[in-house]
Amino acid sequence: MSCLVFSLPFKEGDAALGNGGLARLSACQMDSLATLDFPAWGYGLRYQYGLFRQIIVDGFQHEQPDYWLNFGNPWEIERVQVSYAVKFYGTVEEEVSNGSNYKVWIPGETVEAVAYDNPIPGYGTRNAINLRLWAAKPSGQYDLESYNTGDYINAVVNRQKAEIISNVLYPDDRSYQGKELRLKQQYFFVSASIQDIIRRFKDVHDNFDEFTEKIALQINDTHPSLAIIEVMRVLFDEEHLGWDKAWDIVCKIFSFTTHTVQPEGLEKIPVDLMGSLLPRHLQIIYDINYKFMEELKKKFGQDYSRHARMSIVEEGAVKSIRMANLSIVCCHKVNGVSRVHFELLKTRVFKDFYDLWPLKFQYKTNGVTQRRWIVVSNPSLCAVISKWLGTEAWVRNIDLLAGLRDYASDADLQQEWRMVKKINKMRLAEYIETLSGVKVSLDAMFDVQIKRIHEYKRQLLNVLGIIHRYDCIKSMNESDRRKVVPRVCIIGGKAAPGYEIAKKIIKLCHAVAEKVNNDPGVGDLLKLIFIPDYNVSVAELVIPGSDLSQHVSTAGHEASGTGSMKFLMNGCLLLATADGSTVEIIEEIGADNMFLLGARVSEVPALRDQGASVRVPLQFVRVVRMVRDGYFGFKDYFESLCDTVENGKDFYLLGADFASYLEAQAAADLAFVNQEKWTRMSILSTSGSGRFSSDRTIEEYAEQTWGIEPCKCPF
Ligand SMILES: [N-]=[N+]=N[C@]1([C@H](N)O)O[C@H](CO)[C@@H](O)[C@H](O)[C@H]1O
Repeated sequence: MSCLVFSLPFKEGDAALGNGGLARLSACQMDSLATLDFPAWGYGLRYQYGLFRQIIVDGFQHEQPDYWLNFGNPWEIERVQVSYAVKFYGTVEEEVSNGSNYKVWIPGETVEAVAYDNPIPGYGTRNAINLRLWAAKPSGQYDLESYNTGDYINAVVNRQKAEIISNVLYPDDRSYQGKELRLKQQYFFVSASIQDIIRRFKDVHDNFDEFTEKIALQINDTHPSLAIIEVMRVLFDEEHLGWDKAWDIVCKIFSFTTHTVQPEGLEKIPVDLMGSLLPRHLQIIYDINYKFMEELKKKFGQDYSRHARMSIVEEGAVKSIRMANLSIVCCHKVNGVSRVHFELLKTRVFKDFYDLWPLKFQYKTNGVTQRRWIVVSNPSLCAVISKWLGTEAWVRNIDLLAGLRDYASDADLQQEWRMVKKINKMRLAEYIETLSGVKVSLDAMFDVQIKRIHEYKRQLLNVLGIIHRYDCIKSMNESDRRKVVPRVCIIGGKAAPGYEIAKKIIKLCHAVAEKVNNDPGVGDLLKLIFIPDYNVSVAELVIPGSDLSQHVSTAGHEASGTGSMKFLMNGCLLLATADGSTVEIIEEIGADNMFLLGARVSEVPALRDQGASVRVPLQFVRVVRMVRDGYFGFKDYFESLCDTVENGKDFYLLGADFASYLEAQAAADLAFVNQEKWTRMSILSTSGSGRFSSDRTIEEYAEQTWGIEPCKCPF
């Protein structure tokens, strides 16, 4: 029985209020908005429990609550005076005012939303913007009643019932469960945020004439898309602006970013759930959908299948609201997060809508902030870059990094560049030894795959590649072994608690590591390390110390990917499929400065159609057989995992891409032994990473979607 509990060398716990790329992206974008002096606010939920802590026990993932507020949070300011009542359930009544009929929502439950402000200072500017997070508190009326009746317990229960709304982050990175509490969380922060935005606007405006000039609201995936209906409800039911005026404002202020490629990742809210929790919002959604269907009839006539596909309301076993369709119908811009993603939205995911409104659709390729991902996490690299560029201006103007290209083969820069990598590898090796007791060789290639565990991200392909490498080393004679390029394979990532296959992938990593790391015949030639509890702080330690990073999703499945951009900025070479933003990375640094593999987006559907007859190499059959036969133990436990890649069920094409994967890995080995070549590729990676700064992303949103200009703080 081994229980792996460790304390990270970091003093302050992460504010892990997100699952993966989508959330980290917003954090990077907030840093860019502030640094580029844009007038912006961010809104979200102040979860009491962040993303679960991943504890590994005997190689199995266990989840522990992340009570990150245990010692308070020095970076936030509680705004007790900024609070709003948020309503749930209840009924909708008719009311006549000034001779007109209005709907009035009589709630069945009310909770208080209290603001917690998190100032986000920009880099190299006096501007700071605000991230306002909402926490749920019982609304005053509850307690009084219970207290008066002396029913103290009931008062406490009601208090807890209210607070539970902002208690815990749902740990799923992609799929949606249609849970009531999740919908309550979404509406809670949407209602508080919209009330706050309208209150702040009305503090300086007497009417809504300038509302569309002053306000632009970007919804980050469909999770906040109820904001559209909330603005419609407030302007129509409470401000009595009339439907057309309210609708005109809504369509002018909202824009929508989708981060999903798979239709099954699109949120659908059961009508029953929406109707009971938010009865007035459901009515408004029906009204919007009715008008939209009428518009479709005018344009396409009685094309019922198109109507059924495009309707915001999905009929069927569980009548549901399609939140993506709602967002597309109501927003003036819809963007994907990479060019490949945009192509898939146009041709597959939202084809009908693109055919109807092509000008609505755009893409804003993701980016990451170099302030956190170079300056903070890799100070030694930061120093070398500033020295060779002769300025630190690149921290605010990353395109200056291109200036390093001219020195990519300069022996002095190369030497300093390798020294930086060595320093960071030493830090990482120390950390690995602390948590696993495994001593790794700094001369080995540190080959890293860190991201949420998911079948489409193909961590299993990586592990099967490691088993193949191990198997080859085992069958080598002494002289061949001397030619082997030593590898330290590092994998890290959390699996959604209910995602069994992902959890089996984590166990397989540990079972293979147990065998490989303790095999005297292999020694330092190959090590496999699973880094537990992967989060932003771990990424800041691992990325600078990485030589090679893997981004091997089945082409057409990763909307963008942002981890690759952080590795790129830190001179870590990419072994990748041509998926998501990687296609644009190839254009920026050139395919010969990375290791590409696998089927292209356009080839995947045909390969899938081949099913069991798709050609897979013998090496693949062999390594899957080794797992299935219990070579690493847990024979029965891994059976279902092996079933996902055999007998025509290999939906993510691990077998079809295995040969190309091994070729790319062999190419990486070959390049690594040529230090001058490798370092040149590493310098060209960093110097070509400018496009993938979140500064460029935000400048594009500001110009093409929001129409906002920087406004520097005057004092
Ligand atoms: N949800 N979601 N989507 C993702 C990530 N999983 O968080 O958003 C990220 C941010 O846009 C993308 O980089 C990534 O490809 C995509 O899968």
